Amino acid sequence: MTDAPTVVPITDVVLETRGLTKSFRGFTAVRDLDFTVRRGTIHALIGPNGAGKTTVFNLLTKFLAPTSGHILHDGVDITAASPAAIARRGIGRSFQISATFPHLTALENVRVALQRRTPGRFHFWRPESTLAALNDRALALLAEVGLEARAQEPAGTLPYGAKKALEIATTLALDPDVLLLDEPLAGMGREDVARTAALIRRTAQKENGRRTVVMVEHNLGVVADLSDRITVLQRGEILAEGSYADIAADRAVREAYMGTGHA
Ligand SMILES: Nc1ncnc2c1ncn2[C@@H]1O[C@H](COP(=O)(O)OP(=O)(O)OP(=O)(O)O)[C@@H](O)[C@H]1O
Repeated sequence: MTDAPTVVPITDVVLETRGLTKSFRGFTAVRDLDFTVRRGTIHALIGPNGAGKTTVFNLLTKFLAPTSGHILHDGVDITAASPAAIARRGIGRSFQISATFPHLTALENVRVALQRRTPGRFHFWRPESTLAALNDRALALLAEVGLEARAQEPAGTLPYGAKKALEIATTLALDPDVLLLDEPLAGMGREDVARTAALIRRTAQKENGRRTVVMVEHNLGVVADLSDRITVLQRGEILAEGSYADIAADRAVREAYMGTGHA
């Protein structure tokens, strides 16, 4: 084995797919995809309905096995890795459908996520001080997403926007290096959209700006605001890539969106 490089490479690719393809009984949802995400960026994956965005997410987090092609994290081939191994590598995902436990309080939900990250470290027989440290960390995460005052409320009774914020807090509890957000703003009112967008930006800026966010999102206003780079998918292939200005000026992108009534 060679020594780890001491300088950060100029092209610091954190996540990459090579020739990634997924077919469902003859239907190809993702076709020969070469997708590259740079460390420390907010990278949006957009495209009309059925473009293959969620399938790409499921492939990246190993909820689906590719038909062919490769996925690399930090230059390491993770195509054959399990979802648990992916999570341990620091790739965290927040789900479109709530992954919180409705009967547990917001605080308990974050605590469960924290315990999941460090299995064996926090057991019920551990001293009070260990549990107190866990509580403090959970409260700090809740404060980060603006939910401190709702710590003792059951997750199930929280308003929609607060539930989504809690989901992000539970994902952040895993301290991911790469955070995958599947439609984080879906179904939110304007106020919650603004708050969550600000939270996503803050999240990306943590860890000295080296945390990466990859998000699938239909709200193009927020995509324009937050994203360093945007990949537009259509029928499982990359239609265009670049900054929001590049994408907005792209004729093929405009046609793709107008054709489906999005944007
Ligand atoms: N398990 C599956 N079996 C068969 N076809 C599937 C499966 N999952 C996805 N597809 C198909 O693959 C295509 C891409 O779907 P996907 O959900 O990835 O698109 P999307 O871009 O996320 O769409 P949306 O914006 O509507 O969420 C669609 O035509 C879909 O019907």
